[in-house]
Amino acid sequence: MGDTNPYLLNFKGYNFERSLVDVNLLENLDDFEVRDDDIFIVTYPKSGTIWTQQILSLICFEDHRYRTKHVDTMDRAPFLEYNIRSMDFLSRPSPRIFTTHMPYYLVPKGLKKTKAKIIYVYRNPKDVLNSFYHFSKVVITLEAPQDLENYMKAFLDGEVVGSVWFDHIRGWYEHRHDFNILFMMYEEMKKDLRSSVCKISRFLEKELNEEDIDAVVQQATFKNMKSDPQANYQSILKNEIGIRGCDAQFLRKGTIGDWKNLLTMDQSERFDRIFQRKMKDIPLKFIWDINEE
Ligand SMILES: Nc1ncnc2c1ncn2[C@@H]1O[C@H](COP(=O)(O)OS(=O)(=O)O)[C@@H](OP(=O)(O)O)[C@H]1O
Repeated sequence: MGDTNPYLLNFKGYNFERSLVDVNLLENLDDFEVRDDDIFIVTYPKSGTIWTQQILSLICFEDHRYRTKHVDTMDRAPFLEYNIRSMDFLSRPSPRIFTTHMPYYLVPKGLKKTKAKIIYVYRNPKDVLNSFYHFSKVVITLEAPQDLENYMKAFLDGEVVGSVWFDHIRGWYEHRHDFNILFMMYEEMKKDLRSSVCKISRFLEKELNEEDIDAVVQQATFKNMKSDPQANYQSILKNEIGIRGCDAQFLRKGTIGDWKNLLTMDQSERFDRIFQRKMKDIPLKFIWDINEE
């Protein structure tokens, strides 16, 4: 691909969103100081990132949970590599939440030496592809897909932000013992949000009572996030990132199996063959359909 792609910036073999990435930060990541009580959300794009940002903000900050202080979710859990609001990370009070799409080998080295916690959220890759395809059509910082066939090829070849989905999840899974990491599945969060919230808060060692859990769950549902300007990033998308057309949204459908409305039978079967080959030795569970257990 060379380094001439106007949308992708390749740094050490991984594709970042060129117009938003903080290259200075990338070059100094090894020295980035990680604190023991930092929390990192790690995802491949379109896997439930802003959802997890909202869940963690609600769990960790009482004033977010009970809405006594207005802070955008994005500022509670800012992206490390896409620091679009030029936040001073060093002066942020603990506990800091960071969000990243980076592969295991690019995150700050300090993440291995500290007790900092990582929550890795993964989603079935056909729904990731579907979500990414729709999002790429409407966001100006991403290359608009010509058609689905071309986009599926680009996705499978890793010529998208985040590079190859299979490499991202494999890398994090195979190196899981180097980190203090919890794997969460988007589909399980969708099917049982309450249990997922409890699982995350236990991992974070944050004691929540029943009323707190209710408040977290209620404000992390798709419906409520979609209508909550603090959580839906609608204004960020429109005013700080930039959109094509008027139907751009982070919270599009938020369901399981919407890929069936996009992929043809042939495309789906091709995808399955690649998935089976590339994931055969990764024992993570995947859910492809809303009715599947
Ligand atoms: N609360 C809640 N419940 C269920 N699903 C949710 C929720 N919040 C976000 N989403 C869905 O997550 C998809 C966006 O993924 P990301 O947030 O990872 O996108 S990004 O990488 O940060 O651009 C995108 O998926 P699609 O609707 O399939 O496009 C969002 O709708």
